[in-house]
Amino acid sequence: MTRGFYIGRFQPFHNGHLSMVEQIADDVDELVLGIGSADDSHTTRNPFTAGERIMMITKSLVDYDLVTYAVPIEDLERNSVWVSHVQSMSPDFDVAYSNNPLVIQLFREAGIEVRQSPMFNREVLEGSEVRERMISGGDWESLVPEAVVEVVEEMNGIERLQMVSDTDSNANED
Ligand SMILES: Nc1ncnc2c1ncn2[C@@H]1O[C@H](COP(=O)(O)OP(=O)(O)OP(=O)(O)O)[C@@H](O)[C@H]1O
Ligand SMILES: NC(=O)c1ccc[n+]([C@@H]2O[C@H](COP(=O)(O)O)[C@@H](O)[C@H]2O)c1
Repeated sequence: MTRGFYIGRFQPFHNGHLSMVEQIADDVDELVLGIGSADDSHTTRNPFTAGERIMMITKSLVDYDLVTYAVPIEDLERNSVWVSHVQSMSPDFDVAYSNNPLVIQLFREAGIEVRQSPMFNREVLEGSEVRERMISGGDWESLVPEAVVEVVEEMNGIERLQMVSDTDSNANED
């Protein structure tokens, strides 16, 4: 039995993340999805709470033949103890998946195997692109699973993101 660990901020969970999960599913029996920066929300970079991101992921993966666990992971001031912190919050795992250079380095230094994946359609499948389209009224719905559209609508997520992005840009001008 192999259990994998895939960490991301998932702001929001998009079709690039979904493709990565589909690829990981060929390798593992179970997958932990670490919700990174779990303590952050209501900002332009991190608009959605950990609970909202858990809903997006759980509902997007409900029809997949894979046991998944979504676990919130708060950020820490010290990178040197971050892997221990992750391990303290997550079910045990055998291999970590990430394309983030710092995450890869920290896991490898701790002796944990890390596998990377290709980037899927990265020109548009990027959290910042999805959030920009949400703010500007563009087509973000085609970049995320249908379940994410429903969750964002349920929480009035577009209105929230537009409001916090206004607040963030006004603060930057002060
Ligand atoms: N299109 C994609 N294809 C494959 N992996 C991806 C893709 N987009 C993100 N990832 C990977 O998924 C993990 C989590 O990514 P993250 O939640 O930061 O999304 P992001 O799209 O990079 O968002 P942001 O633009 O907000 O930083 C990272 O390892 C990232 O490299
Ligand atoms: N010291 C720390 O708290 C620390 C170190 C490395 C990664 N992380 C987190 O791991 C997540 C990595 O996800 P992304 O690949 O989506 O950036 C982020 O939430 C990031 O903040 C935190």
